[in-house]
Amino acid sequence: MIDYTDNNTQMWVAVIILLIWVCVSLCFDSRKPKYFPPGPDWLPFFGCAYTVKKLREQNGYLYKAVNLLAEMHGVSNSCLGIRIGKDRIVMVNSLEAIKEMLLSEDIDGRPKGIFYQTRTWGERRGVLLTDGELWKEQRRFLILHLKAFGFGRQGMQEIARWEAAHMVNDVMTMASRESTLKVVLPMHNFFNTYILNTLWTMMAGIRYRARDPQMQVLQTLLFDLFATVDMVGTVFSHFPILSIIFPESSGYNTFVKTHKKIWDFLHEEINRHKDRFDPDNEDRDFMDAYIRVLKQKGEINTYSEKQLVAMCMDMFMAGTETTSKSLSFCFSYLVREQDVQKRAQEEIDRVIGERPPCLEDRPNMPYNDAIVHECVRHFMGRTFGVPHRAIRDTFLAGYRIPKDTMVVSNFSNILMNEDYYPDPYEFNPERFLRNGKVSIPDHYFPFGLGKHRCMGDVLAKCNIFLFTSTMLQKFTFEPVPGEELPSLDHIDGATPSAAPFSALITPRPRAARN
Ligand code: HEM
Repeated sequence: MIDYTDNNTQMWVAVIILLIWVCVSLCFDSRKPKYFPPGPDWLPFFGCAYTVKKLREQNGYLYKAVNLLAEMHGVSNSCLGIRIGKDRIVMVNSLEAIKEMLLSEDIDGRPKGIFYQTRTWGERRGVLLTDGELWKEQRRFLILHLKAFGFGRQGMQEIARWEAAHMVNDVMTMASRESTLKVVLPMHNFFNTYILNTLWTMMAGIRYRARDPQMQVLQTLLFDLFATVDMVGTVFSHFPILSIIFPESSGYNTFVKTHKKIWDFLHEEINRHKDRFDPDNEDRDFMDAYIRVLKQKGEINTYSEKQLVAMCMDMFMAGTETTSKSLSFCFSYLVREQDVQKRAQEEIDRVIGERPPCLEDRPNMPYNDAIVHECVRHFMGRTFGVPHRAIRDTFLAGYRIPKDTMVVSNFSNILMNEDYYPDPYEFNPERFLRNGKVSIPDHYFPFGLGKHRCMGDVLAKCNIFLFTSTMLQKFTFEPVPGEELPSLDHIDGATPSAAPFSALITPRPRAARN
């Protein structure tokens, strides 16, 4: 008989119980929920992080790794189930399943956790990564009040045309300093500030110079941040313990520092607005409209100053990165594909001649309009949608999706799918033309569907159309002599961006434009 009063024996019993508990927990930890979508095996604690990492290293990009895994498990036409660290993720691959997911009320939450909340002081704030009452009330307020400053209306195109004119003027000034009147410019981040201005004029009543030093620092920080994280998170969010034990090497400190700089920048602007706020004056921008609510009613319901900062940050990120990166993909292809560029210019010259392009020209310029859809396809075709979260246990494409699973639309499997877009990696605006008119197929919805559908699609398309047509009206973009053509590879990250490239920009002679 064991003598339990013996200290030594007690210690051994405790150790054995602990070991059994650890083994059972590890066993449970590697078990998949019943009827969960197929995918690679899960190891305790790590899930299939290693398999995903290895495939990503071999193939360069996360979306390629996911597509390969889906193929290996025979689920390219439905859903792939993976787990990276603590995160259970369902990658939704087929057109039908993506539509079902985006329109499902059970899957219209946004993920919770360190990655999604550290950016807003550990709380759920903003409109991009929130759900429930807060998201509903604040999204409605944002859209309603942005409209008062032009969003989705005539004012929006006036702002975009104004920015396009500034852009042309800046390039002309640089070209005029060269004896040849030709200038070589880096293009992969060329559009950032002009695009930001189109939104910031409505949000904060401000436009920045393209070379504004503060703006350049912020844009570089943002670019680097987006290149080091993925849509589904990053090392420290999959393994949150790393943010405590290795805050530097896990990227946690950089993540916080970058966000702190963006908060400081936004706080400064909000404080300037608060100082000059006069209740008897009309609101000049969205910040004024929000501050009016805070001054008159205080921090009620979902309204707070932190929420204002978070919304501005969401717009700063979602509203500028996406459009300017679509434009950088566009110009990387226009430099490569001189025929596409010539066709676009020929249409511009024929339809509008010398006057600046406007949105009313779009129906008469199907080729230039098709360029807009084609460049957004190239951008979204290399990434995933903004992650959703199952807010209750549910089913998707016949599989069981437990509550709080992250559910992600794999846009690359539709937008870069041979069946829908033959030669998908070619830049071919004609795929959006039928009988000389723009025709959008049902399988093209790069801005999402359903309640969380992008709220900036109209602004994005307006900007891309006006920026490309204005630039092509005034300039020709060619490969830089002696340099390689812009690469077809891109920089991976939360949003993909064209690999760094430059273009030789030549003002078009007036005669050529008539
Ligand atoms: C080429 C440009 C853009 C693309 C491809 C794009 C794409 C998307 C996609 C796929 C979503 C996720 C939809 C979902 O989860 O179901 C989204 C959400 C969002 N986008 Fe965009 N977007 C673009 C430009 C913009 C702009 C210019 C703005 C700002 C005015 C913006 C603001 C937002 C916001 C706030 C959300 C979150 C919506 C919500 O959850 O309610 N986006 N976008």
